[in-house]
Amino acid sequence: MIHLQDITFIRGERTILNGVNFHVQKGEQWVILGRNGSGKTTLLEFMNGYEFPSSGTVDVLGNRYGQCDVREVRKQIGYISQSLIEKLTLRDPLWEVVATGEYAFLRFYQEIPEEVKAKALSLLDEVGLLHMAEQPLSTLSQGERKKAMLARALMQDPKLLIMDEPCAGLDLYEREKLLVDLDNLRKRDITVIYVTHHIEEIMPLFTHVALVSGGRIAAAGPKEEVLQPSTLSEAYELPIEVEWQHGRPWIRVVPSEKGATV
Ligand SMILES: Nc1ncnc2c1ncn2[C@@H]1O[C@H](COP(=O)(O)OP(=O)(O)OP(=O)(O)O)[C@@H](O)[C@H]1O
Repeated sequence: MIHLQDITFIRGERTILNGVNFHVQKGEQWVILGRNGSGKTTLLEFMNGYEFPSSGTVDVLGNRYGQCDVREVRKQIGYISQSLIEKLTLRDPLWEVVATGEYAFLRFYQEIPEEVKAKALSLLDEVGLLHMAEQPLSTLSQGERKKAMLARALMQDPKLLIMDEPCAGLDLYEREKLLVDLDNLRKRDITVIYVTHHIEEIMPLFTHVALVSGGRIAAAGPKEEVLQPSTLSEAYELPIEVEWQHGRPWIRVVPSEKGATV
């Protein structure tokens, strides 16, 4: 589904990524972890064709970027990021914002076909927001906006769903509700790539984890193998414990003898 091969990404004097190989096969659902500035969003931008590596190749859904029409590939990719939410028009009714996802437009300037509206309403129902369909986007809470983005991304029946910290800024309740919706994606034939800072967001849906550190993929593979305390402790430079409960990993930083955590 996705093949990033021998990727380097150099900006100015800085080598941000160096020798990155990342492969996603059909049926795998990936989480990408890594410290601030490690290059996670940059990897997502490569997958969407919004950014290009300094060297190396990017193949997505059988298309090599640089030798295909990226816009055509993007029609098969749902992308949920904060920057997208900021681009949408806050005064538009929710159902219309969701419906625009059908064509990957930010806004409609013509009449929306009835079947497109019906699909938007059905997806809003799926994420529990049907009762808000006529409300302007501006009146929704942050959590509701994230759910709306999920519904919008699903309008195109994407093969790939790429999410950049969708739970950022959500309270515990909103986060858990969104995570349940995400976990329900297993009912669809869709591959998910999910960037987060919070290991407990790794729902049972996810099968694999990649850890970006020092400009490389420090570890990648089945989640139980990568989420080892020793691997995480090295990447985050902290003594870390991991406990699995209810199919999810929970992380704890082990306090040092003096009571400090670092
Ligand atoms: N186009 C660019 N020009 C210059 N520097 C860039 C560019 N794109 C990314 N960077 C730099 O590359 C580094 C990695 O950025 P990226 O946003 O991918 O990190 P991240 O792992 O997603 O970080 P965070 O967890 O803080 O969101 C950052 O230091 C960023 O400033």
